Amino acid sequence: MTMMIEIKNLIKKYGRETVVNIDSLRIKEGEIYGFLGPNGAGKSTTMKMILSLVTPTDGKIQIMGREMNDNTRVALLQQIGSLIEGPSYYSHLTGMENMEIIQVLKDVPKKNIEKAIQIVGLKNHMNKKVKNYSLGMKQRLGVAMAISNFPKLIILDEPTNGLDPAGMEEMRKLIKTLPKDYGMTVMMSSHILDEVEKVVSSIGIINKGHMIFEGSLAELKRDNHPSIYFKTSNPQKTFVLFKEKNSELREEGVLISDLSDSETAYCAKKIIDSGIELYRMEERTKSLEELFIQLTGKKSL
Ligand SMILES: Nc1ncnc2c1ncn2[C@@H]1O[C@H](COP(=O)(O)OP(=O)(O)OP(=O)(O)O)[C@@H](O)[C@H]1O
Repeated sequence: MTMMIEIKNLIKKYGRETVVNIDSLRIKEGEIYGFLGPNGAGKSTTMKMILSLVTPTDGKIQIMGREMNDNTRVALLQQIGSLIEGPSYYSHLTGMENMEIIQVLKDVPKKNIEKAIQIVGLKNHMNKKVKNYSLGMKQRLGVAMAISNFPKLIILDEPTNGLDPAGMEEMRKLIKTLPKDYGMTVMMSSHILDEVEKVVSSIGIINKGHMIFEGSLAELKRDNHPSIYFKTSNPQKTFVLFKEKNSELREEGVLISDLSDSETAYCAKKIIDSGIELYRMEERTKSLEELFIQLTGKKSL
């Protein structure tokens, strides 16, 4: 299968500091790829390198199977839409006037502009000045600008940043329609993991410039053992048995994180052998947020 984006050994250094050092990043056609990482991890810099807004120090970027270089750059960039570090618009102009400027700049037919406005749900707000738009409307206008040439690939840097829950939900719905209805591949960055979990098909997690996980959400959860809750007749005594492990005392039992099947069996046997009654064992799957903290050692916000 042709990769929409394929990155190999991409490095960006600022002075002596290496801010991006990605061995491999692969985004398949039709995916919504969540590019996750804490603040300062290197997400924006990577996206800017894909868009040729920042020059890589070293490495290869292929878009749709073609290497990005001086000969291919213009043709490839014409197939990519983007929203990086917030939308750029003229706030004293109306939404429609802004879209008309984009129509000229991108040299697209009027019907594209009308369709893009309809997709982002701003049809009834086009005669309003953008300075009077809500943040969510401004973001949606940014997406309309980015998709106005109906690119094959769209790159969105933190598209839900700063939006209220209703605005986030609208943005999520909008992003989901792009591959489904318009065949676009979406790469979106975020540090709000719960948001991403509801939208993406694959994720890449970057920390301190390095890719520390890439795959599907199911793979991420499978590779990380769940926590097991042991409900027992004597939680305090159970807790003492496992205090070396990553365990937490709960009201009626003990929660032990990161247990494989054989470790779970060992813990159950140890409880029973200690004369404690084991009432119940429950698997507690980690949320993406918990997995993220485990992998990066940081909270997402
Ligand atoms: N022009 C620059 N000169 C020097 N350092 C830079 C420059 N741009 C980015 N950096 C540094 O590179 C690192 C990665 O920044 P980047 O903006 O890519 O991270 P990010 O993951 O997008 O984080 P955020 O969500 O905070 O934007 C940071 O330490 C940042 O300070």
